[in-house]
Amino acid sequence: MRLVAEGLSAKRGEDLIFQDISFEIARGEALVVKGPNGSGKSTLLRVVAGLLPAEAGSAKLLAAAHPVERVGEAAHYLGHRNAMKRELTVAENLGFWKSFFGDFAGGAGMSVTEAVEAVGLGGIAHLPFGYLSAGQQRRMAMAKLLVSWRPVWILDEPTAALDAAAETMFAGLVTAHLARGGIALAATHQPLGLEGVKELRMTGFAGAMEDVW
Ligand SMILES: Nc1ncnc2c1ncn2[C@@H]1O[C@H](COP(=O)(O)OP(=O)(O)OP(=O)(O)O)[C@@H](O)[C@H]1O
Repeated sequence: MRLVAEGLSAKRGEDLIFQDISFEIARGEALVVKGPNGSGKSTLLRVVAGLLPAEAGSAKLLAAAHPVERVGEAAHYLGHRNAMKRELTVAENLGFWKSFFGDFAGGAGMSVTEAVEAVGLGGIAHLPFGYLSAGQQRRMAMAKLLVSWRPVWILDEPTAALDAAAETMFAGLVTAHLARGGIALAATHQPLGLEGVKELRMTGFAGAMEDVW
């Protein structure tokens, strides 16, 4: 299985944010997207996830047994927001996502109990999500990645505002995901603590425009 992006370009409004970006991530590999604020990291991730249209190019998951045209069908997208209802308990939120996503072919997600334990918060799944601290809420958003199996994890600043222990915990989750044959595409300013990852450096609006003018 490989995630292959070819010649991707994207606009926000009338502005070309990046152009002609190509990369390939094999199973068991992670690609970390780096670059200054506004250079288009989030835009690139949203295009790959299928949440924004590409101006040109394509992103596909090439899998021998299950070819997937739309990467989003095989991906978890963890954006800046946690995508949890504050009024529902943690268990209700995660239970909803588990049944909504289901498992992609070739794997099985954890139970809600296992997932909250994996993010170090066993015992508070009965609380409304809104009662949790900001860091606990982010950890529970990470548990969402675990309750259903999706081979591709698309992660936008996953560890922003987390303490060092949570960063280490998350590095462990990503490492385990890669060891299961998963793929990770992450935009981050902070080191994710992963060994031997590939990097893609975005040069930003000016860099993209240089080629155009
Ligand atoms: N809805 C929008 N309409 C127009 N321009 C937008 C829109 N959303 C983002 N942009 C612009 O697109 C550019 C890229 O933004 P993006 O969020 O992808 O950058 P980023 O590299 O993820 O930044 P950061 O490191 O600050 O999170 C920025 O110049 C931003 O102002």
